[in-house]
Amino acid sequence: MSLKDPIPIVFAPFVLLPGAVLRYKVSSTDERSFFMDLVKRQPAESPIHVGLIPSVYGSQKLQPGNVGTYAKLISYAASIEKGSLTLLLKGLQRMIVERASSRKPMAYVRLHDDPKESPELVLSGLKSNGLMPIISMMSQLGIAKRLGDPEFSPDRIAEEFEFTYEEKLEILEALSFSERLTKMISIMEKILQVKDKSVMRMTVIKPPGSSYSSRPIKYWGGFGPGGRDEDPNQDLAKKIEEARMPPDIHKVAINELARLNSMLNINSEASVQRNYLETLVSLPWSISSQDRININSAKEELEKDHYGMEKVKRRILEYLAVKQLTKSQLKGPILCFVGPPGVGKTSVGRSIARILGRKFQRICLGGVSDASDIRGSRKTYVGAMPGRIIQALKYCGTNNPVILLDEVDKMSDGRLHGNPLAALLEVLDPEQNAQFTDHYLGLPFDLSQVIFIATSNTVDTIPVALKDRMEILELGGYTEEEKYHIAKDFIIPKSLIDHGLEAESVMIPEETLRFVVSAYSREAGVRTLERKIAALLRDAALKIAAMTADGSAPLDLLIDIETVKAVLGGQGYRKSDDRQWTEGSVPGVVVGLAYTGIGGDILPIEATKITPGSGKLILTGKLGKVLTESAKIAFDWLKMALPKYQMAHDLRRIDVHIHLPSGAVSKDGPSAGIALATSLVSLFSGTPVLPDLALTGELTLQGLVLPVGGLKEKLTAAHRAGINKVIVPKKCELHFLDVPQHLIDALEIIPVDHMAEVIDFAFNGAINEIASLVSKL
Ligand SMILES: Nc1ncnc2c1ncn2[C@@H]1O[C@H](COP(=O)(O)OP(=O)(O)OP(=O)(O)O)[C@@H](O)[C@H]1O
Repeated sequence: MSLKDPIPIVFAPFVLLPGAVLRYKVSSTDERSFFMDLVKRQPAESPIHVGLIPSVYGSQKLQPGNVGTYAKLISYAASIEKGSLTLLLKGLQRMIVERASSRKPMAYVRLHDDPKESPELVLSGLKSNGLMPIISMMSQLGIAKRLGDPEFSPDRIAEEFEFTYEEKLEILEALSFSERLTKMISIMEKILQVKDKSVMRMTVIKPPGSSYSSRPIKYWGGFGPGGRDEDPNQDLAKKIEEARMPPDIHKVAINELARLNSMLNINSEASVQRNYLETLVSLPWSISSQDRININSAKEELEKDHYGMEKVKRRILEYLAVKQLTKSQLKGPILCFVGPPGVGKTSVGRSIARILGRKFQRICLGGVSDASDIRGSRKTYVGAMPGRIIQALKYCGTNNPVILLDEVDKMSDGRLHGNPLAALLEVLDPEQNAQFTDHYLGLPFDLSQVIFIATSNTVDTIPVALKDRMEILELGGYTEEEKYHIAKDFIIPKSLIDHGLEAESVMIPEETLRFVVSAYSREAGVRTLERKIAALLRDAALKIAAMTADGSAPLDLLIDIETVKAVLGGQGYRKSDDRQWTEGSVPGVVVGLAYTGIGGDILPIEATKITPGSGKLILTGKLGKVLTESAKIAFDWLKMALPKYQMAHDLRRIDVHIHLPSGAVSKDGPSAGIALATSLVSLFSGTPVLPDLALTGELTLQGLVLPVGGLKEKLTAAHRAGINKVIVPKKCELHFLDVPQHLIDALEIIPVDHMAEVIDFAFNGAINEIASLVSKL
């Protein structure tokens, strides 16, 4: 059948037989622009056909009678950066050039239809022609029986046995089936004469100086042992065997590999499938590290890594001891370290892994809002990936690492894309996690040997369902004294090594270090301190390097307070900043104590009266709901208390404004209750509170003082701010166990049960006298 219109002709340095699919990279600029032009001009929905005329050594002139392949462009990939164009072509039919078109390179062609010939007839013809020996050879190779296969064709055999360019050309140019078969058989005969059959020719033609490079891809999906020697999936088959998968998983992997083999290698589905199999084989299905627990050396290691944290260290040792005795049989509780940033939660987790000789992985859950982050997304989705748990296992290469789930409290509830919390609960549930099924894998992976440890900044924000499964261990913020020791014994030695400095070459006197701690580290943890020390040592390294640049012997370098100020600047926090709140000279001003996720801080409160008013309570300073309620409680308590303290005021004619400075910082929580009430008493009595006093405690309407959290952090913050008297709820007694002795020694701590005791102490017993004076006015 002659085609009406001329078709574009490509002189190809290879033979594409009908039925074969071939990818080749066009590297000449002319060819590239020719194809790009073609693609651009063709309407999107209509297929692009080209005529391929094999031409390696010959001229590139079109002659009537040239035999070529009518082919379809299946797809192409252009890389703009690399300037490359890769085409995927499928041979459809033989074609014969009728004449060249005036437009170049185009030609009028005739498509060649094979006359119908029955393979059986051809075979019997071959037999009678005395080709029996070849037929028997072919039958040994399993080819002869395919003669009866309707799919059989010499074109296939040519591809399958990787005929050379010339051999394929012979096959292409043989226009009748029997001619083709005869050619094929004689070529096969030559091939089979090669003694070692495994040295089957693999030559893919690479013509000298050609602008093409080509690589056969896969022919007629699934047919025969085609492309054995270049099988890109062979490595996968090997990896599957080496992956030590459980039998069930192994079976699935083999099936999935068969699916991959049946796909055209270039299509995107195949690459998805390949990635999937790569993930399967890279997982540590049965690779575990050997635990080595020795409680005595574990204790030493814990001491070596961290200062203080006595309770946590003890609990970790107990945990390890149980693990040692039960040989991992016991499904231990999941430990959850709770504390402000930089107090060593992550580094304690790392120590546990090191002590056990296990791998360590950290997964940050902050901001995770999608269940697929935990459990993966189905592999059929675009960009599908396994979840973070499976990725962590893949990364560390063992199935029993210590996995630290960081910031479990910061997972969002993810109503939009499935609840990540539910997925996490499944991961942590010892009843279920031996069969944890990641959606991407679609297969169960045993997580029961993994040690999970969680961290969170505060207890309250951990979802209840999660809290139920974990044992909470609190790591409080550090006092200045503790920070000093951590800096001296842990941070500085580590940082010296990091900066290539000898311990002896840098002198940091105690006075300097204490100054750095008190002036530049206001946080609960030690991360900023670590950074500041690093800055000082960088500066020292520079000075020492300059001193020794001319070969002179290094001198010892002293880092004194002046150096610190010069290097770290005047930005440090100074105690005097807080004096304005703590000196106790203004009625209505008191200091509360706050505890946030990042540690303790003082919470100044100022109250003032506005006249004329209408009995309103005005609150400013970005207060949260609970804190607002506390202020209302304090105000209402005051209304009841006024007569009792003989402070006669007509509240209907004034407004009261309470402000908590640092107005841009959100504040919340019930623990400012007694401080708020005290500021109102101070305001209405006109009496300032004692200097250097701070208060913390929740207030009820009846004036009872209820316990509050974060005592250690609050006392630390108070001490840092130069406060020396702190009123606290008596019911906090248990919390005192966590407060370091040096703080208890340094502060006067006044435990109270009732607001009356607060007033008695805060105003040094003066309130009644003054109040009565006021009332007499
Ligand atoms: N008690 C301690 N003794 C020695 N070093 C400590 C101690 N506490 C913290 N560090 C050091 O402080 C740095 C910060 O600790 P880490 O990263 O473990 O904090 P974190 O509590 O996990 O913080 P985040 O919640 O922000 O992740 C680490 O280098 C750690 O070694």
